[in-house]
Amino acid sequence: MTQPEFRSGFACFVGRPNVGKSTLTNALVGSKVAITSSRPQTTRHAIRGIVHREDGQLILVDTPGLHRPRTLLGERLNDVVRTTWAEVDAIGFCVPADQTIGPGDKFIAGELREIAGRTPVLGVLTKTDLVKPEVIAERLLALQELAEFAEIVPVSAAGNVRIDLLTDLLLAQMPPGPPLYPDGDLSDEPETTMIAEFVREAALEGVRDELPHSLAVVVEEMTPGKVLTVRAEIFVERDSQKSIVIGKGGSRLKHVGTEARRQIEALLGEKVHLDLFVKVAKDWQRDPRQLRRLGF
Ligand SMILES: Nc1nc2c(ncn2[C@@H]2O[C@H](COP(=O)(O)OP(=O)(O)OP(=O)(O)O)[C@@H](O)[C@H]2O)c(=O)[nH]1
Repeated sequence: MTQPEFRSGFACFVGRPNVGKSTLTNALVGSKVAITSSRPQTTRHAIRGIVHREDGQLILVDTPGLHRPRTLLGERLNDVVRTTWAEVDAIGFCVPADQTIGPGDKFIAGELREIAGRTPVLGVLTKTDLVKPEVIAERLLALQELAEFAEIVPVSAAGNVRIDLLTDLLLAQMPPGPPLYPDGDLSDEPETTMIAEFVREAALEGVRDELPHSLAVVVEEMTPGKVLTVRAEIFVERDSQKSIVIGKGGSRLKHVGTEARRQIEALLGEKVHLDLFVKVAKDWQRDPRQLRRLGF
């Protein structure tokens, strides 16, 4: 028997905010690399998760949600999405099983149609654990109507249902070739970017009345010592947002620090002292200089 040819390449998941793209990436990779949150549009960096298998390597690029741009940051995010689409070998278009297909899905499907000739698109029905089998069947039919998909697959990241099948189907679309990354790499994001994302995720948790886009985090310094000291700055746009992040008597910021530190320690495998500072950078989303400084 001949060995199946080794395949390697890039794939990304696209879909409306909150449809479960980050969770799916984590499920495929089997480790927490992308940032999940119950709030929409929290994934800003193209964080890659890498699936290593005997028969191939799949590099997952996690894109931010495509949306109608209202600010300069919004436009840049959409550019990032389109650039990513042009660079991958396959795209997983995600729609959630617990919702009917809506205008948002149709908008993205329309955008995808333009590249569908060159890049295969898989239809992925997510969160199937939330609905009955007959609803899954109904949604699959509706999804089929939406575009020309190379494959359609219903999955549940939460229930680990058909995650392996999805990996198989994505791998099948990859070109034959050797591994692109050394074995064991989960993400090629620099550690500081992941640390900044952990802080950002913790700082966003439970903040109801503010947009996630108003918050950015920069890791200023990492000083080795008896324990590693990490100094990070949380940027907000207005004084009112600063008080929200800090909380009464600093209580909220303290909680944010504890949460983020736990994740950073898990990532680095060592004890960490985390110093957080909250700063106001007025209207940073609209200012190209500030955007560059904050890593956009
Ligand atoms: N029940 C269930 N919930 C899920 C599943 N996958 C994701 N979720 C939940 O759906 C919400 C959104 O998931 P994310 O993975 O952050 O969604 P996303 O599409 O990456 O969102 P953005 O980064 O905002 O574009 C989170 O609260 C997840 O816990 C699933 O398979 N089953």
